[in-house]
Order: sequence, then structure tokens, then C-alpha cells
Amino acid sequence: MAKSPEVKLAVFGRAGVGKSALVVRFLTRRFIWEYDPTLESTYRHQATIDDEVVTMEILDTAGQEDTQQKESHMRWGDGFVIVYDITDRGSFDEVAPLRGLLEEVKKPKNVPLVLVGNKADLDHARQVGTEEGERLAAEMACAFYECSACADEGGMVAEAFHELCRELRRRKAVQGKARRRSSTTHVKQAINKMLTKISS
Ligand SMILES: Nc1nc2c(ncn2[C@@H]2O[C@H](COP(=O)(O)OP(=O)(O)OP(=O)(O)O)[C@@H](O)[C@H]2O)c(=O)[nH]1
Repeated sequence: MAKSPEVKLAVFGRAGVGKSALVVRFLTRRFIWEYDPTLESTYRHQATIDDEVVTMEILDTAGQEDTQQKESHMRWGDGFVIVYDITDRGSFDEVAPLRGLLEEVKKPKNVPLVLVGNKADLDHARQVGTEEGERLAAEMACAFYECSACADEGGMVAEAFHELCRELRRRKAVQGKARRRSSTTHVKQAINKMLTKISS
């Protein structure tokens, strides 16, 4: 049986936006109220996404980590979830700098990314409009999900992680095609060189 693709996903965002709660909701479909804010944790998880089994390693970073730790976690990851809290404009303002750091650390540009606006259950305390999240996601050319780790009726949390895995799969397919195209070109060039030698 073909080995399932393995992807490393890292979750970033300001302290308190709900990174741990989102990861636990995705892994266990449960919501747990309190976590150790200084704790970074890595989890392994398998999911079937569009009939393909995908093995994920998910890194739930601690919001308080310094830039050096962020950079090392960014080097580790293949795909990224950036989370903000819809009731905390400061956490939304931190998304663009986080993405900028990602682009600096991971060359080439346009890193596989999903933007999540969490705590949608707290609409009465909302500070960031849905359309602002949609606009920022369009600027970053990534998928956008407003959800709630606390009340995840529609399974949007899982959908956000699955869509990131789909994006990684799409990138891999494009890279594979490019590699095949370039190796075919090299073979053609070698054959032409050989035929030129024989005919001369
Ligand atoms: N109402 C509501 N509260 C949430 C939601 N997600 C997380 N919380 C609460 O927000 C607080 C922070 O959640 P965490 O998951 O610890 O946030 P974090 O981003 O991991 O925080 P750090 O570990 O400090 O980076 C906790 O009190 C959670 O119970 C949500 O969707 N709705």
C-alpha cells in the first residue's frame, strides 16, 4: 500500500487566539477550556482527505515564543495556519507581520497557508469583520475560515486543516509535473546530442 504523504503543519497566532483549542478540536472533536499558554506541542494525526490518507504532524506553537523560535518552527513546517481572534483586533493586526516573516524564512514566496478567524461564537464582542478577514486572505492568496473551536457546528475547523493539506497536495503535483517536464527535456537534449554526433 502506498505510504501516505506526510505533512508538517504549524499553527501560529498571537497568545490567546485559540491555537491550542483549535488543534484539540481538530484532533478530538472536543473543546477544552484551558491550556498551558507557554506550552508548544506536536501531535501526529491521520485523516482521509478526498479518499487519500494523509499523515500530519501538527505543531501548536506558544503565542509567547520569540522570533528565533518562530523562525525555527517556520523552517520545520510545510504548511501553516495563522489564527486571529475576531474579538481581538491586535491579533488580526499581527497576521500580516507573521506572514511577512514566513515569506522571509521560507523561500520561494507564496507559502502554503490558511487564515483562520477564531471565536466566531463571540459575535457580540466582535472587533474584526468577516469581510476584513476575507480581504486579507485574498491579499495573501490563501483560504479563509471563520470558526469557533468552542462551538464548531459546521466542522469548519477540520475543513481549514484539510484545505491546507489539499493545497500542499496541489503544490506537490505541480512540482512533480515540473520535474518530469525538465527531465524529459534533458533526455530529449541528450538524444539530440547523440544523434548529432552519429550524423557528423
Ligand atoms: N468563546 C471561545 N473561547 C475560545 C475559543 N477558542 C479558545 N477559546 C478560549 O480562549 C483562551 C485561549 O485559548 P488557547 O487555545 O489557550 O489559545 P492559544 O492561542 O493556544 O494561546 P497561547 O497558548 O497562549 O498561545 C482559552 O480560555 C480558551 O478557552 C472559541 O472558539 N470561543
